[in-house]
Amino acid sequence: MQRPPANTFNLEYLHEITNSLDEISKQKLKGVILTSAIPNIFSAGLDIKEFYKPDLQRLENFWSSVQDVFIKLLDLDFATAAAINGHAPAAGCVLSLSCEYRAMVNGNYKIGLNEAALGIITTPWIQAMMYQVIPMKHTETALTTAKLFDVDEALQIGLIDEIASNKEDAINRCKQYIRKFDKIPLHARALTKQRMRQTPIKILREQRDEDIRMFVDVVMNPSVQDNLKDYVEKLKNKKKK
Ligand SMILES: CCCCC/C=C\C/C=C\C/C=C/C(=O)SCCNC(=O)CCNC(=O)[C@H](O)C(C)(C)COP(=O)(O)OP(=O)(O)OC[C@H]1O[C@@H](n2cnc3c(N)ncnc32)[C@H](O)[C@@H]1OP(=O)(O)O
Repeated sequence: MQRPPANTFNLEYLHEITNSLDEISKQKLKGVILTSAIPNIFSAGLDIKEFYKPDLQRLENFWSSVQDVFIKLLDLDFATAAAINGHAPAAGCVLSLSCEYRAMVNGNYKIGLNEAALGIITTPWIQAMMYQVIPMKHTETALTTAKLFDVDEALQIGLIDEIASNKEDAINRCKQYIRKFDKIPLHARALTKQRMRQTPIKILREQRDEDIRMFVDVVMNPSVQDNLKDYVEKLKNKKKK
């Protein structure tokens, strides 16, 4: 990913990712590694500008595009791994959860689902993605407290699989993970993976319209917009301090 300054997902970038995923799906790949070309930030999640004082039509398109990306990612036949070379809050974390394996570079980085701190909530399919990786009890506490884990905590709780010394090491560990499937028939691997992930995939496929409606309702709530205003200000003012 290379969308400076923070690899945030806006509508156009989501379309680019969808097109790339469509393109790679046609190829006979062994696996895919997601990583960032931006030092210290894997992805800062959804672009907050998309849902602060939004245009309604664009907001609906935006969430529908978020759904497209995650349906495609969760469903990829081949192995997926994330070399998390920096912060991965919110949708940055969700992106890594869509992969089967996560190696995170050691450093002063945070990963987790902090949506509640913005006054928004995680959708059921995102919750399912989290509790398929870490236990339900930890998921509940992490989501309700908007917990961002440091690298050691993330390993301890199972949110990441390994700690890497740098980006190259993280990518190598991802490659090693992908090589594990060299002798496994692709069809069996893909079907097993899709069955294991059927909870979020099913919610995403069967409740798309309802999910968009809930997203729009939550985002357009005046108190949520107030929270987002404060959050955007806080982000802007960080540099001035
Ligand atoms: C069932 C009901 C349905 C309801 C559904 C509702 C919602 C959906 C739920 C979940 C989906 C996911 C939601 C999200 O992803 S929301 C986004 C959350 N992201 C964050 O909170 C991260 C915010 N950013 C940071 O904390 C930091 O930037 C960082 C990642 C820790 C990096 O810190 P660093 O100091 O290295 O950089 P800066 O802070 O200076 O940032 C650089 C630059 O990027 C801009 N920026 C950062 N994050 C965002 C963002 N998410 N959106 C837009 N812009 C962002 C920041 O302002 C700086 O910009 P500048 O112009 O000043 O350079």
